[in-house]
Amino acid sequence: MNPIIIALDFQTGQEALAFIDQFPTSQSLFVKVGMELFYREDNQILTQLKVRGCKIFLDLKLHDIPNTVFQSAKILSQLGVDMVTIHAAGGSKMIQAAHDGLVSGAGTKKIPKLLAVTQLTSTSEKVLHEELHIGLTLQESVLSLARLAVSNGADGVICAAPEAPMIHKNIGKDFLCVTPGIRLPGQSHQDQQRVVSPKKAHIFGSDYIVVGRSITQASNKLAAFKRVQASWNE
Ligand SMILES: O=C(O)c1cc(=O)[nH]c(=O)n1[C@@H]1O[C@H](COP(=O)(O)O)[C@@H](O)[C@H]1O
Repeated sequence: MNPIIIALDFQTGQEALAFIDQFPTSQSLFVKVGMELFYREDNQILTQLKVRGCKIFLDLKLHDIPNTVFQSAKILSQLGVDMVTIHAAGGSKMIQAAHDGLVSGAGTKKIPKLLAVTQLTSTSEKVLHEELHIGLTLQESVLSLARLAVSNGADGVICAAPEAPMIHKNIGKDFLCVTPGIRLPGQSHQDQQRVVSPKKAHIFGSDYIVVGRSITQASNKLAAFKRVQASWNE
């Protein structure tokens, strides 16, 4: 299994596809299309990526009232993507609505995996306490949101890799921990707070790592991807 999901955080489809086309056609890529690319390019970018054999994580982080999330998830389910995201903080009814929407929209298609964002990897404990006024530790908050997610039909969570062992232990090994906040040793953390290397994420038991700028902003992007792979396999 390929555990590396490349975040295609490009401003245009042209840039994203030029990036993909640098990889050998034999390389099966798993890519993430986020708001930046999707808002610009709409569904046609998904078609172009599928033509190139990519698996797709469509990361639109739904967070709204249950009815709106249900109707939106129904549509997402028809796009032929492998994973979608919601914010767990939307609560039990919203998570359940996302799940039900995906099931109801899929028809005979494969239902995308539903991942719930716990606490963003750009959030520190200080921000959690002083800005969001959450009185739990980061670990407690992440675990509590992960429990809410699993109880309401999510297949996994987005969290930081150091939180994966606690989630797998308390919820189960099959519950997916997809972890952004990945940097190669020595790289700037930029806006990320809870950061580890691909190697550490593997040791923590991440099921997938999400890697953006370490690859997409590198001068040699293919070499950067290989460095991430090598670190994971170390
Ligand atoms: O849902 C996500 O993918 C996500 C959740 C999170 O907590 N932190 C996070 O960084 N992400 C995404 O993961 C990617 C990380 O990008 P880099 O920091 O450039 O590697 C971005 O596309 C973010 O939108």
